[in-house]
Amino acid sequence: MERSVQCQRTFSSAPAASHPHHRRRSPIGPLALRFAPNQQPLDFARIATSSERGRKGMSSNLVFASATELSLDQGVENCNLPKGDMWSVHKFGGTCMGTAERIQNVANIVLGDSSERKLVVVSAMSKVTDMMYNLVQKAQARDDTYMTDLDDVSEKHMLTARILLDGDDLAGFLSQLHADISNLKAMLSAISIAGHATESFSDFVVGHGEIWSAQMLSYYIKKCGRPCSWMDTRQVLIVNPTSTNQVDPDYLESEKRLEKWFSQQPADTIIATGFIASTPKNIPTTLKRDGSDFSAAIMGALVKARQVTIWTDVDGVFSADPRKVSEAQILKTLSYQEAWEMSYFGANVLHPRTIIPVMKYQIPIVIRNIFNLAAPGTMICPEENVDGKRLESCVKAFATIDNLALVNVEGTGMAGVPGTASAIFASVKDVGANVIMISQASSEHSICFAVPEKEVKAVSDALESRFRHALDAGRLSKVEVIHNCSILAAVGQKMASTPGVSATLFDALAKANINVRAIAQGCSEYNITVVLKQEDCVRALRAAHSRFYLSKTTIAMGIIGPGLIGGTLLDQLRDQAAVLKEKLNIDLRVMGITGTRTMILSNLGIDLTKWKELQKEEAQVADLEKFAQHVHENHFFPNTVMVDCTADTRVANHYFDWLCKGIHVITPNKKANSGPLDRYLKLRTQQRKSYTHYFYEATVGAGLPIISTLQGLLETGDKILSIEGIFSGTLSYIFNNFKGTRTFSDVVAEAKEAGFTEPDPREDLSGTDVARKVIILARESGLKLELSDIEIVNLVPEPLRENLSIEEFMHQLPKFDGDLTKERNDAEAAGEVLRYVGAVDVSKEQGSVKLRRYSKDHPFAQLSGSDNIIAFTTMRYKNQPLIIRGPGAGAEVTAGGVFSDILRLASYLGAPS
Ligand SMILES: NC(=O)C1=CN([C@@H]2O[C@H](COP(=O)(O)OP(=O)(O)OC[C@H]3O[C@@H](n4cnc5c(N)ncnc54)[C@H](O)[C@@H]3O)[C@@H](O)[C@H]2O)C=CC1
Ligand SMILES: N[C@@H](CC=O)C(=O)O
Ligand code: NA
Repeated sequence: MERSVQCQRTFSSAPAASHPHHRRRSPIGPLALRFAPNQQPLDFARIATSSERGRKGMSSNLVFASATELSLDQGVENCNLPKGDMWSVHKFGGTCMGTAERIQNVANIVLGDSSERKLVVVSAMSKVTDMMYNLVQKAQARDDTYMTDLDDVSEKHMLTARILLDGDDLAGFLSQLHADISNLKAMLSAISIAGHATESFSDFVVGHGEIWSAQMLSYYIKKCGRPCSWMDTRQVLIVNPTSTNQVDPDYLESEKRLEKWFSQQPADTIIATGFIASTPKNIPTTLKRDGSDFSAAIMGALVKARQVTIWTDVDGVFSADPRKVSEAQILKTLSYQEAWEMSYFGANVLHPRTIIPVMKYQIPIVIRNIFNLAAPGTMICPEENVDGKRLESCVKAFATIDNLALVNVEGTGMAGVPGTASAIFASVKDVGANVIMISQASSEHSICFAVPEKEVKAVSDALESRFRHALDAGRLSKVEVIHNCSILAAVGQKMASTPGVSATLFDALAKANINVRAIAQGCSEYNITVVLKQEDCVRALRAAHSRFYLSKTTIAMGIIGPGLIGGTLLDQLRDQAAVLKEKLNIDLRVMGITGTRTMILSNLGIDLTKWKELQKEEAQVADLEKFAQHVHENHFFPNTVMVDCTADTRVANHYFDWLCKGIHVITPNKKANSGPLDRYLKLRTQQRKSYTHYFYEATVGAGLPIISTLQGLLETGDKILSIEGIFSGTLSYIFNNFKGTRTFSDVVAEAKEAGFTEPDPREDLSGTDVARKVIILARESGLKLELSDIEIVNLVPEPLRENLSIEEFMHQLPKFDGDLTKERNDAEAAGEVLRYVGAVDVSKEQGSVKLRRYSKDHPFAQLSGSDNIIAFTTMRYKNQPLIIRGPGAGAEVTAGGVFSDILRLASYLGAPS
């Protein structure tokens, strides 16, 4: 009597009975102990070793438990949960029970559990439940083949039992199976005659799968030398059906029946049927979807287990759907509430109702992979035992729901009018739609909510009709539907109350160029939910996940033009990638390399130690559209950058599109910034508007920090007066070396050979390359100039300007050596040198490119090699200009400049600096 009073208190009081003493006083524990007085503690040496298994014919290619490898109390140590409670509950699903061999594996795990007492809940062998449902359907449809199907079911169990069992147990099982099958035949035949099966008829038939699998496992464990009983949970587990096709356990009645069961069948290893139960009137029923997990949780609560282990075929709960996020990680712990939120948002976690029974007693649930015993699994446990206190651990996981629509009801007449929300949601309820998320700004002018896409038409029709008057009168301005939406939910303990978490989430989304349509944050503080366009959802998931979870900036890159600069960049990336990953957590993946004719693509990142070989072996026909699509969409990384290492205007013409798509662009190619002004301005506007980055440091002075210095001066409020200098590595080299008896054409050939020239050296000699740099700097300084506005001195001999290939040009150039030799000699005679200079005069809004003479002591005359020298005269650097000097062309320095733009991007995207 006293027991039942206590029992009632336990189950009817909502708050968790968390105190350990509470558990010890629970009725089942002491009772159960009383009925199993002879039990020896399990010793690991008794678990079948591999040689024993061999003897018993238990060969397996599954991962078997062994004394050393099997730790069944995974995570408990970390969790500080009170230990020593004697019951442990396991649940093995259909896959775990799929074959005789797998049932043996399950037995090994049960035998390996050192808990004093074990209650093992099993599902039917895989596919059997479906087969049983089919039988009922066929009988109802009067399709006689149910008879042969039932024979198949019987055969499957007979074959399995013959492998597992022998002697009396085998005979007993087979005779019971035979009797059950005869009963089922009679029942199915009755169903067939009636053409209808009641729910309890159907539940009775279907539940046999669990009965047979529980019997087989129990007899097998007994055969292994352990006393073991099987439990038909229909005798014990009492549930009441609810209106929503679910059931509510009657804990009080179940507990009474459990005590009775124990009094009749003392055993400390019990194999119980999952899924099935009875109503208070002893009518067979089932626990519906995920029923066996629920059975395990209820049984865990009834016996006050110290742990419930759900065995399945995955390593645990992932931080995001691993099919969408390749870097998703298994979570070590999750609080009950977090698990709840995750399963609500569609993650493959336990059904929320499975968590409720164990939550009351703070019993941890561990999800483990039966095929990978080395994986510790995920422990779902009370909040205070959850792992980690770091900021990142505030966000545990991300989940998404697709195929939603947003409904937005807007109007000034809503503010301060009680009952508007109620009227809106009453209409939604009337059409039976399920509201997934609600958001209302406190201005009360609009309320928006998400419903499944398939329900939105009915919802919007209902709202239009319900609010017809308000809409006509203008009190409501619209009922708007936004189709093709998805929800991304970030789930985590207290994340919403930790400063900086939502900022980080939204920053990650913004940087991936993802627009957020609606936001909701429950005051439960366990999730922040955002609504986005469905097409952005996977990218959003990856961006958010990589920001919080990997704390690593992963960038997918497409390299266009693996020529001198592109090729050198690829080699530099190859040599530096590991260091970047280890030291700065920057993970750079080259997803594709394309030239003019061929391209290579990879899903995870090209092995840069052999990109040249791959170009020969695995190349496909180049297609820039396909290339961009592959790099941007066909992988798991949130950030994409196109690195254009060509000198091609056609490639530059794609930047705008790429920026619109959220693809960052980095380039040493001058064509976009020195092309038509309107295109350039459009590009810059788009780039500023989106959260994409466009970096082009190497377009002027190669790796020298020219662009970044100029931007720094402007951004900090300095005013540029003029920029003047030698901007061409090629022409610098030529005039630095065009001395004594050397000919002009010889030095040009040398500059080309050294990799200083443009792909076509006439770009350099004509002054166009310098003019492009002048334009780039002028536009950066705010001038609106076209290339044609720049005066240029062209050094290409007139007859060689048109209709000649690069080779022919180089071949014919020596014929014209005389012209420049004369100029150089004249300058030398006057104690001067020739220098090819570019200038931007900001106040006059002009740019120029000239061949000028400088005295030998002028700084411009002091240069060597391919040196550039650039002087900024500004309001702050007025008397003494700010001067940058150094090699301004060449493969290594230019590729290095492009590379440092890539790292700048990584740092903008969140990598540590
Ligand atoms: N060489 C240098 O010192 C510097 C070069 N740059 C710039 O770097 C860029 C590359 O120069 P280099 O590597 O010297 O030239 P390069 O001629 O060696 O390489 C260009 C590569 O791009 C490929 N290409 C051309 N059009 C293409 C297209 N539509 N699609 C795919 N691939 C295409 C070519 O086949 C070639 O492999 C140029 O824009 C140049 O102005 C900038 C600063 C310094
Ligand atoms: N051809 C260019 C390369 C850099 O832009 C030069 O010579 O400076
Ligand atoms: Na530069």
